[in-house]
Amino acid sequence: MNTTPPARRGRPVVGIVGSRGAYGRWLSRFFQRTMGLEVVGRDPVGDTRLEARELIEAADILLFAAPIRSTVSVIDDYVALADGIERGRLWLDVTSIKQAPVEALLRSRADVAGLHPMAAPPKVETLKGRVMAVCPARVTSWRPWLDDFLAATQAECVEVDPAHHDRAMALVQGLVHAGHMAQARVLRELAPDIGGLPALHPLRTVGFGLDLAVTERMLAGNPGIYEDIQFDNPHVLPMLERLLASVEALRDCVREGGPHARARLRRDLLSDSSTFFGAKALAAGSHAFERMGYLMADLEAPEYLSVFLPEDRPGSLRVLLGIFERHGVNLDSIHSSRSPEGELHFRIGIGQAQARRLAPDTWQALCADIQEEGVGRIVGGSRPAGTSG
Ligand SMILES: NC(=O)c1ccc[n+]([C@@H]2O[C@H](COP(=O)([O-])OP(=O)(O)OC[C@H]3O[C@@H](n4cnc5c(N)ncnc54)[C@H](O)[C@@H]3O)[C@@H](O)[C@H]2O)c1
Ligand SMILES: O=C(O)C(=O)C[C@]1(C(=O)O)C=C[C@@H](O)C=C1
Repeated sequence: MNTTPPARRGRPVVGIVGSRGAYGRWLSRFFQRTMGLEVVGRDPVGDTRLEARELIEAADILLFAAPIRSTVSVIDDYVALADGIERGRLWLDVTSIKQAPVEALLRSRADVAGLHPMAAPPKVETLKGRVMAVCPARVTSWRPWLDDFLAATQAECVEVDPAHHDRAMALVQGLVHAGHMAQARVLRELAPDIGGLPALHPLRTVGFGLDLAVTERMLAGNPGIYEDIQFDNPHVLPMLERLLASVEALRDCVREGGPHARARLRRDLLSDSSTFFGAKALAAGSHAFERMGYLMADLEAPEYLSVFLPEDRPGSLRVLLGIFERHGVNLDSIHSSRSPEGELHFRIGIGQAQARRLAPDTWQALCADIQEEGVGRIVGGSRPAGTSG
């Protein structure tokens, strides 16, 4: 055991409570690879080399990444075990709820900041493109380190009061999750009678596609998170009462039928809300919806080639596009996209009409040139019908 007081060591050691969980593993890699720090951890499932007290002693920075439902009691146990030696160190958590965990952290004598990365651990090394709520509840000497760490995550960091965070999350997460859990149940109950989900796909709208993606993302994820956010954020229950009242009001209008009920629906569930959102937001949201529609259509179009460009340098995309030009293949769409494994690539759509017209072997020759000229690695695509390759 290293007996040097951690604060006197040059590079802080990071301790992760819940080191084998989804965020624990992602953060361990992040601290080691991106920040070059030593990481120690503890997790009842698979990381028990250090006892809790030993972890506390070893870590200059202790980060709690335990399940939401047990975080407060885990922090309280660590505060009791630390018994004051945490003074001068930094304790963090990444719980999706902030008030109770931050209050528990503040019962220690450490510097304290609550964090909430507002996305599942990504497949890539940073949180670029994601929001992270930051509650710097008691940060003194660790401020420069915390700022460097937050900058290294590349997240869009937003400082927020823990209580405000939880009220906002009842709407940002609780409402969205509740709506989609309810949608999933209704689909499960009603869709089988008309051929199941596959029968709905050909008849999809943009809105259905977007909602289905959220629903399926949730159902594919860790159910404990969605359960705990509903049960453990105290602002969720009042939100659920409102959600239920709104759906009941809609149902009552439809059940009643007739012009009065229609007027009520239009006023109560549409026009009053339009006024609340405001014309500017509605125009922006409407445009975002249209863009998502085009994007989803492009990303689902079956005639495409996905190419990973290994040379991360200016001009490599131009070289790739030059090969398409040489073979007389016009681009219908081009997107910088990511595979399910997180690999960045360019997805080039060529459109159905052109795919039908393509001379035999053109596709094969184009693919061969991309590989043979070392321009890029083809990571996906579908050969247009009638061509070879
Ligand atoms: N996964 C996400 O989408 C996501 C996003 C943002 C924030 N978070 C937050 O991150 C935290 C962890 O979430 P996760 O997705 O990694 O969950 P997870 O269930 O994958 O991991 C939690 C880990 O904590 C361990 N654990 C339980 N009790 C422990 C204890 N007493 N001591 C040490 N370890 C203990 C578990 O064995 C598990 O490995 C949660 O608070 C969650 O709200 C998760
Ligand atoms: O799956 C994702 O990427 C998520 O965004 C997960 C999600 C969410 O759905 O709200 C779930 C819990 C976390 O607190 C943050 C985000």
